[in-house]
Formats: sequence, C-alpha cells, structure tokens
Amino acid sequence: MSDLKNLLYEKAKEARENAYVPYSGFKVGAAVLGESGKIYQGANIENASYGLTICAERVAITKAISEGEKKLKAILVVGDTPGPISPCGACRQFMAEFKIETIYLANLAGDIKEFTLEQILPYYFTLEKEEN
Ligand SMILES: O=c1ccn([C@H]2C[C@H](O)[C@@H](CO)O2)c(=O)[nH]1
Ligand SMILES: [Zn+2]
Repeated sequence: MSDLKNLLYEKAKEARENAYVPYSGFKVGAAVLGESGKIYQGANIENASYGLTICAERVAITKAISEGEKKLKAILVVGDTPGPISPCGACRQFMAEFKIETIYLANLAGDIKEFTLEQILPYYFTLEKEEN
C-alpha cells in the first residue's frame, strides 16, 4: 500500500471514531490531502432534523477549504461496508467543485479502490466556461 494511501486510510479511520450518528449508527470517516501537504479529517454529523446531516466527506473538504487550501489532492472515505463505501451524490458534486484529483474509497476490512472524479461523477455540473 502506498504511503499516502496508508496515511489517509489511518487518518480517515481515526476521524470515523468521532462520527456523531445517534440516528443511523453508521459511522463514516474521511481524510483530505490539501496542496500544502496538510491532512484534514472529517466524520459524519447527524441531526434530529435528519436532512441537516452532513457527510464525512463534506466535513473534511469544508475544513480544508476554510483553512485556506486552494487545491485538494486526494480524499479517502471509509465506512463499515461490505465493499469500499460509495459516496452520496451530494458529496460527489462537492468533490467536483474542488476537482479532487484522487478519490480513494475504502472499508474497514482494508479494501481500498482508487477513482478519478470523472469515474465517479461523469458529466458533472459546473459553471466554468470550458467543457469538462
Ligand atoms: O459516503 C457517505 C455515505 C453516508 N454518510 C453518512 C450520512 C449519514 O450520517 C449516514 C447514513 O446515511 O452515513 C457519509 O457520511 N458518507
Ligand atoms: Zn455524502
């Protein structure tokens, strides 16, 4: 396993432990690598008003951007799923906004698959003028 992938996997699993999931019980963790080299961790945060729930991916990305990262190099997402976790559509669009180069999807068993943004969200919405 590459050093970066391994580090992001450990950071995402660590973040997952902080998930606030009184309603689903389903903990998710994420770790984002910014262009500065810093890693940002995120966990899902649920709410009694269910629709306000924030996924782990968006927590980690929001932390990175609000700390000043302009480009995001990679994200790793982990959940207790049979195969690698599959991010929801909202998080895929959120990843598209920042053009995350490498997306690792993982489970607790250690299965980790690598994807590009185009692979997990082809023909994504953008307001940029050039075709994507
Ligand atoms: O990729 C995913 C999929 C689901 N969830 C969260 C949202 C909710 O808290 C729980 C169950 O859907 O898992 C994430 O954080 N990321
Ligand atoms: Zn999501």
